[in-house]
Amino acid sequence: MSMIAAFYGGKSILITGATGFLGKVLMEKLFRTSPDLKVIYVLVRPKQGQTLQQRVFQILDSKLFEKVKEVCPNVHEKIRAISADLNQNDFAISKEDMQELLSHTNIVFHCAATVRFDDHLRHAVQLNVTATQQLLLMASQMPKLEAFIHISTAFSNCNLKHIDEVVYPCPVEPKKIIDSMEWLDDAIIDEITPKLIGDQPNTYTYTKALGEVVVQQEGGNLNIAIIRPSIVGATWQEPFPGWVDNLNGPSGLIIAAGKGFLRSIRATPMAVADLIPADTVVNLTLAVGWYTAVHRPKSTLVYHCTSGNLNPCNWGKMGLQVLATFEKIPFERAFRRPNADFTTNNITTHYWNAVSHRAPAIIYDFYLRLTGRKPRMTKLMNRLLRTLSMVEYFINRSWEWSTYNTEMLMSALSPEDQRVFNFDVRQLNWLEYIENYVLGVKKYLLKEDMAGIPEAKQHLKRLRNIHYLFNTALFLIAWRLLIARSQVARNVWFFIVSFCYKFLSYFRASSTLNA
Ligand SMILES: CCCCCCCCCCCCCCCCCCCCCCCC(=O)SCCNC(=O)CCNC(=O)[C@H](O)C(C)(C)COP(=O)(O)OP(=O)(O)OC[C@H]1O[C@@H](n2cnc3c(N)ncnc32)[C@H](O)[C@@H]1OP(=O)(O)O
Ligand SMILES: NC(=O)C1=CN([C@@H]2O[C@H](COP(=O)(O)OP(=O)(O)OC[C@H]3O[C@@H](n4cnc5c(N)ncnc54)[C@H](OP(=O)(O)O)[C@@H]3O)[C@@H](O)[C@H]2O)C=CC1
Repeated sequence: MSMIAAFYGGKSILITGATGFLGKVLMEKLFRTSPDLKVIYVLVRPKQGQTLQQRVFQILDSKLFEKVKEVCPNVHEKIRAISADLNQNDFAISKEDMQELLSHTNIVFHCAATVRFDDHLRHAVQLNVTATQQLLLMASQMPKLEAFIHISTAFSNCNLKHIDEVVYPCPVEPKKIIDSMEWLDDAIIDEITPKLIGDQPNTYTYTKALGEVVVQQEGGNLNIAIIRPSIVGATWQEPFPGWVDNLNGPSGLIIAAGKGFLRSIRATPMAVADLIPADTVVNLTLAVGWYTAVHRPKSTLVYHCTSGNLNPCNWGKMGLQVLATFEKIPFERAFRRPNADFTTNNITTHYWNAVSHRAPAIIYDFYLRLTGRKPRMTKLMNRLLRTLSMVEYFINRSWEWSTYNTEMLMSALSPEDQRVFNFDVRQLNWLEYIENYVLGVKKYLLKEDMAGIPEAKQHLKRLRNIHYLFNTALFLIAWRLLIARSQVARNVWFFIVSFCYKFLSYFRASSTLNA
């Protein structure tokens, strides 16, 4: 019997960010392993013309929850969507809902965040810092609360090379930052943002670091833990391999490479690709929730959920495996044949961006215009180049994250819990994982059918022929122009032609003699 699964039985659990990538996998695992839990409260904002209920039911009716329905047929009754916007005061939660949350909640999992690297500092502070502060205030008024689990990121201190499982102080106190956001206007915030974030790469990592300090400073007597996942990728095993539903992290770039848009990427092949599967993060999170509530550690423990120090994989190996998988499982209607490569310096990056990214986009848009259609490739390419520039920081460096607390927790679990809530990345086979990841991107993100693979392969063959034809034509035109202008080129050309002629004549004569 799993002690962790039993622990969540009968519990009322509050999840923020439940509609996000990690939140969905967390809910799924909770329902599947503890179908006797009392209720999961999810703080949701209405979106895209859907009511809260519609948003939540759409998630429950998705493929991800197929197994849940078998073990927990009344899952729809066990989830309670609470209208909330974390950007608003008191999250704009109604009085009745607030009362219910405060009086019943046993465990809080705080996953909501803005994960955009380029978010305006005001918005990133509001969601990643102020909302965390407000949630802690709410938690302090929950008499039945047993644990508060805060999801941060392993990159919250990525300005350091070696990162321990501790909360690092920020140069400017979070309270001062929160206060200043109230009276500074957007233009001034824009101006001071680079100074404030200092050696952090973006407002995301900066505000996640501030969020951790808030958790530590304002956690009071609560049982709190912080989890720091690295780059969260598709699921490894549960509920099935390769599940992914958004473009963050590597997923969007895998699509861009598979569709042939992404041809070159500035990355250090030997740098550690610290990916961590979403189900591994969720297993650790649930184990931490149990440990924090039952063992009540004296201080706030930080858990690194990373792969680099236990089972490292580098970007070179990952990239090659992604490309190898495209051979077996190509994406449909590719723009060009997948053939991406890494560049390691600015000059080659600029060169390949011009030749392999911008030029084909301009040519294709010209063709679209000629055929009376709306040009769109240049816009798409600009967006891709912007994304590449945002992720470059993370794929050209390696970090060392210590994992003492995570390893301590692993050894504190029973063998059954180690199996059911497995977060031991040493068991992960990267090549298999990456292949499943690419397959998952195709199935769950692109919604492509496996039956279309033969046609996709045919399409790639056609693209290869077009590529050869295009290159030959380009060569002939260039050569023709050269011959017209240079006597040396003309001499070389006549030499080659007469050599070929002589060779053919000799070949024909010798084959006539032999006959
Ligand atoms: C030797 C052989 C080599 C072969 C190479 C083979 C290639 C293999 C590919 C694998 C490469 C792997 C590289 C991985 C890099 C991963 C690094 C990630 C590092 C994370 C560190 C921190 C981890 C975390 O803690 S947080 C989670 C990560 N957060 C994110 O990933 C968010 C990043 N996204 C953003 O910040 C923004 O979306 C931004 C700035 C990238 C783009 O903003 P913009 O305003 O331009 O667009 P959006 O409004 O967001 O979207 C508009 C539009 O674009 C679509 N879109 C969004 N993101 C992506 C994307 N990443 N790729 C493609 N498309 C994307 C989005 O859906 C919208 O589409 P619409 O149709 O317009 O709705
Ligand atoms: N993905 C990754 O690679 C990594 C993620 N993390 C951390 O994990 C956590 C979850 O990330 P992930 O699931 O990937 O992120 P997603 O972007 O997929 O999900 C973010 C969630 O936050 C919710 N949210 C955002 N703004 C608001 C708001 N104003 N009010 C209410 N809810 C809001 C979103 O709701 P809605 O659906 O309405 O937009 C969504 O449910 C974050 O804390 C992130 O920092 C850490 C390391 C890596």
